[in-house]
Amino acid sequence: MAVEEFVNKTLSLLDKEREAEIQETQTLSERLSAKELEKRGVCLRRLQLSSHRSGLYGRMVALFVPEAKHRGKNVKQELPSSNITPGDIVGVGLTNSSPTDKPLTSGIVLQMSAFNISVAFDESQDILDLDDSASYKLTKLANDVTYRRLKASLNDLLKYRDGPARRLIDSLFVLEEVSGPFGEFPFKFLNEGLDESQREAVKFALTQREVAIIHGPPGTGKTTTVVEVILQAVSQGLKVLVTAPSNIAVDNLLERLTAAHPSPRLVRLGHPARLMPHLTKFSLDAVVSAAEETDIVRDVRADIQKTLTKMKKARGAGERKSLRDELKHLRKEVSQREERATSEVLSRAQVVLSTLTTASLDGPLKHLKDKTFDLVVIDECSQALEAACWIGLLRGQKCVLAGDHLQLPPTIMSREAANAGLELTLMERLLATLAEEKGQDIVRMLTTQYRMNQLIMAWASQQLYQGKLTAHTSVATHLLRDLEGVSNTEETAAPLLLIDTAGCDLRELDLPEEVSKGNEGEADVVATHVENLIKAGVKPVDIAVIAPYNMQVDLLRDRLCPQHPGLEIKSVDGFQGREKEAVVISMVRSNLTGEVGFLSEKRRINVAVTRARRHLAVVCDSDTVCHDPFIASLVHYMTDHGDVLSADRVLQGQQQCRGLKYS
Ligand SMILES: Nc1ncnc2c1ncn2[C@@H]1O[C@H](COP(=O)(O)OP(=O)(O)OP(=O)(O)O)[C@@H](O)[C@H]1O
Repeated sequence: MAVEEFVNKTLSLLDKEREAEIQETQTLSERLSAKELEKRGVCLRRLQLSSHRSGLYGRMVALFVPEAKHRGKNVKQELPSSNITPGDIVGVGLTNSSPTDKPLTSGIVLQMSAFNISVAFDESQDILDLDDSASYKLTKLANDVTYRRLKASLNDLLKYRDGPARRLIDSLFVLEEVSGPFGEFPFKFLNEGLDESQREAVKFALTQREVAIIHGPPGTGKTTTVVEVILQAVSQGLKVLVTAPSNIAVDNLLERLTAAHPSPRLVRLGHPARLMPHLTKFSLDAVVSAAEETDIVRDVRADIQKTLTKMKKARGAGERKSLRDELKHLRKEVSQREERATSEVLSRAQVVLSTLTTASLDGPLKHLKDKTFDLVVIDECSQALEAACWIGLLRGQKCVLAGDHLQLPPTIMSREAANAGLELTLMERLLATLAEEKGQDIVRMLTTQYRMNQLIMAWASQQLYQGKLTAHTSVATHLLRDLEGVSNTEETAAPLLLIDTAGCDLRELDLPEEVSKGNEGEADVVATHVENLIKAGVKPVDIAVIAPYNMQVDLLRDRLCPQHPGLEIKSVDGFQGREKEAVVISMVRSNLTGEVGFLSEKRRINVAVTRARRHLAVVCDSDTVCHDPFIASLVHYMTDHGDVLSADRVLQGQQQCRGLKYS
């Protein structure tokens, strides 16, 4: 596909996606009262400003608590539960203001406890304009920065002429053939424990000239391999940009790179509030404030703090104005010194880590002199929009893309945009065009997995990975009963257990199509099985319960969470990239028409099944779910290779009934 065609199509699909998101969030917040929004978890009302401090590398941080009049004397009042989390952008407004009023200011949530919420503001003035005695609300805002950056990078791609990324662009749009590898390297692996497929992937990635894809099926050590690629590149003197679509994936790589010996000179871009707390010391802000003329800046910051305090007490308008001017001057001085230091830190770094969107040139990379890297790594590439990948790719001459296109794709709200092509990731596109159509050698797959018992692995391997996966000996036969403190029972000795509700009259709730789905009877069966595992000594934190519908998640939480707070019950999207010793999947659907709904998405089932290390239990109505051929293959596989129980038996006190076969 030509660049122009791709850019134009993607720009229009992004508009559709943006519209869908605005429909969902912004119009919601304009139409609903703050009270309604609070109920939906996107607003906190009746807060007061408890304190503010200069922190987080020059920003102002304000602490909000529930209003005094809503607290009893000396009683700490809890905040209502909400979906607001650190890293979210929140608007600050008066509690009584109308939903259509613009917020007074906005900031980024730094921390949340049960009793307070702290918000970081870039402009200290914003906090000074807030009043200690007023009643405030914080409302989660739709974030349009990502869209602006995606569009800007697509336009940059369209305008790109002759620069370091030219060959990369031509190769990835199939305008030029990918060059062959540039010879053998006398590799000495830094991590000597790498297996054969990992070593091959590292060599391949380092010797390709434009693009290498590392295909990492579940548990195959993709991150371990990518870390070796980065460290080897650094030891060859290359400057590397390491990116991923999410902060958590970038932090994961950062953690592993900082544990390496010797660790490269690295810096992490991104707002410190969005980083894992123990990693903020690697953030650009932290490195800059340690690197520059620290003492001078510290003195200027102390002056800023003093001026702020004076401003609080100032009465006359004249005094306030002169203090404001002074503050402006002091902040300018800090920012000029910091800009110089930023440029210095970025040019010295061997590895710069960033989410894809923060690698945009309106972010800190604008301070890097030639704005170019020798190598751009995109981890979890199969979860990123292609447009986002181009933000990183335009900064490099060569790329290594790692991911698994057979796990979940990026979340897209507009079905229309997703179906029209927005869901097609760069990794999938390159595998289809360069690898399959043109037969170019651009991919290496990792084939030894370090997570699943081989019986859990084999179904996914056969169905999706051409039967190429093998289980490492350290995990091939491991079972729950081998864990310390776990006794040997029928459940803990079984790597695969199918609990069938067929014929047990445990039907899904009869609800209109657009409403979420639930199944009370199946929830009871799942709860009984989970209780059995816990009674046998399996720790609740080692168990995941996965259900495809929010309503079922709620039904299961009601039954299990009060007694077992460590237990995680979520939709499959919440478990991507993670693993648990035991996984129990509740398939929910049980109806006479054989409808399976969005269970039929292969990648979703793949992710759910491959989270399990030692035990996989699937609870389903085989009569219904086997209407889908892919799920039928799972049910048949589990019937042939695992234990099968009827749901009635589980509910009655669990007499194992082996050998129940399906036609
Ligand atoms: N060569 C190896 N030898 C022994 N253990 C390994 C090896 N490679 C990876 N592992 C182990 O396998 C586990 C998964 O590794 P890693 O985090 O690199 O995988 P991943 O593929 O990124 O995971 P995910 O499937 O979640 O994307 C880790 O516990 C890691 O220590």
